[in-house]
Amino acid sequence: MDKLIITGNGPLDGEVWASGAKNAALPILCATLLSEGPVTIGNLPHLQDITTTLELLGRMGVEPVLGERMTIQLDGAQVKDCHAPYELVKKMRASILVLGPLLAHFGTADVSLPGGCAIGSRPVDLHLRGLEAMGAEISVENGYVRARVPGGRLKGAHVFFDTVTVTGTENLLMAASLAAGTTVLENAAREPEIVDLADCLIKMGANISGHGTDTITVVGVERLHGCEYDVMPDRIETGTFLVAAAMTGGRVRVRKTRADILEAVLAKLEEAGASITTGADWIEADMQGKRPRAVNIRTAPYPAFPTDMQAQFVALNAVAQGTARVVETIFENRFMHVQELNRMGANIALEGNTAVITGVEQLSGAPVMATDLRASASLVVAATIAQGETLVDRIYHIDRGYECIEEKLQLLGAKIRRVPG
Ligand SMILES: CC(=O)N[C@H]1[C@@H](OP(=O)(O)OP(=O)(O)OC[C@H]2O[C@@H](n3ccc(=O)[nH]c3=O)[C@H](O)[C@@H]2O)O[C@H](CO)[C@@H](O)[C@@H]1O
Ligand SMILES: C=C(OP(=O)(O)O)C(=O)O
Repeated sequence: MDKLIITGNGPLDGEVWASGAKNAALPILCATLLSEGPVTIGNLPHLQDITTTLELLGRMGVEPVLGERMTIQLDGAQVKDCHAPYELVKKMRASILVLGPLLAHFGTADVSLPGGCAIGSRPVDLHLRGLEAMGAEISVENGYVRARVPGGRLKGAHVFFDTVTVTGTENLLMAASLAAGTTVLENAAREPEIVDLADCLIKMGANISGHGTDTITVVGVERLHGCEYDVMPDRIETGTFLVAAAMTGGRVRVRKTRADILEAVLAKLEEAGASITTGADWIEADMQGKRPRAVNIRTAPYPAFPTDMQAQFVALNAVAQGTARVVETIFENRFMHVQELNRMGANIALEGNTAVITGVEQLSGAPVMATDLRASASLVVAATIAQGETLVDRIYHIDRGYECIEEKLQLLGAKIRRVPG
């Protein structure tokens, strides 16, 4: 297993670019299962999750073709096998996103249940309930979701989500695009990645309105065609580099990104003392050598503060002036970075779903374990300012979501190297 070795060396300074968003690229890749004709996708990030998805689509018969400008072409008409096996689904929960498209296009799907993961139990009951409302017959047998559509075509339905779910909204949005009649999704997620998926589906010929609000209306069409689509920039990767600037007293400009999708995060960075400037496709955080101030955080669905940035702000608070309370409301077990940060000298106490963080002046390097994607990011960023050497083990988690993490941090002046294991 690869490891990262980081020697803390003070403020990060410089420019990096944001890659395409993992959480938009994954549903968009799955949406190609709906098409009859090639969909050409650009700005795909080079990530383990993308490779896993391409392997999953390949198992179904959809062979990726490399196009110009590093694009990838996929054609849903090639599907031969509507089966998503456990050995691939277990690597990546987002594999459940093939369920809606397979059912809508082919009327059948056998998809392994993703199961729980480190950050929480993460059930998919709302995905299944929504598809049942659209006429699917679903059973769960031997760890697989076995779903069939009597008559072959899903029907439009009124779906109310009890809880705001991002991939649940995406699965239903894709399914509804090919259903007979109109579907209304209420209490839908409003994340920018949903808007990106909807925009791609619209380019494929879908009739969708209201995406980006909590009520999405989809008038089903008979078929979807190929198109060309570029994935949006990754707001979580962007936010992570900006936190790295703020934590280390440095200055980082992230290019090829968007400020409008990071409002809650930028507001918290300003509260921490960073000066934020933005342009059409860049954001800069400048801390001017100062130590950050503690900032309270409460995670919630978009447009509120994202749970995927919680761990990075716990790390920032670990070296901030003052005491902060960080409340995690989305996932029941998303504080595994706390124990590891404490091993690096942080002073963090857990009270149920709240981390109480009293900032210390200096963290110290230590061997630490990455437990999930954003926890790993928080440890890596903390290590860039810690005194001495930090060895981060199990970094396959970080490779799921951060393209070229060590190269990008090196561009900002960090002393970081990968040790193959
Ligand atoms: C690939 C992807 O886009 N992943 C993101 C997506 O995950 P994901 O879509 O899995 O997260 P959800 O939005 O579905 O989860 C929100 C909450 O709803 C619960 N729930 C969800 C579905 C369901 O059927 N039943 C149920 O109870 C979950 O356990 C969780 O407590 O949104 C999360 C919340 O912003 C992010 O952290 C993940 O990075
Ligand atoms: C939790 C995340 O991803 P996933 O839903 O793919 O596990 C994440 O991106 O932080």
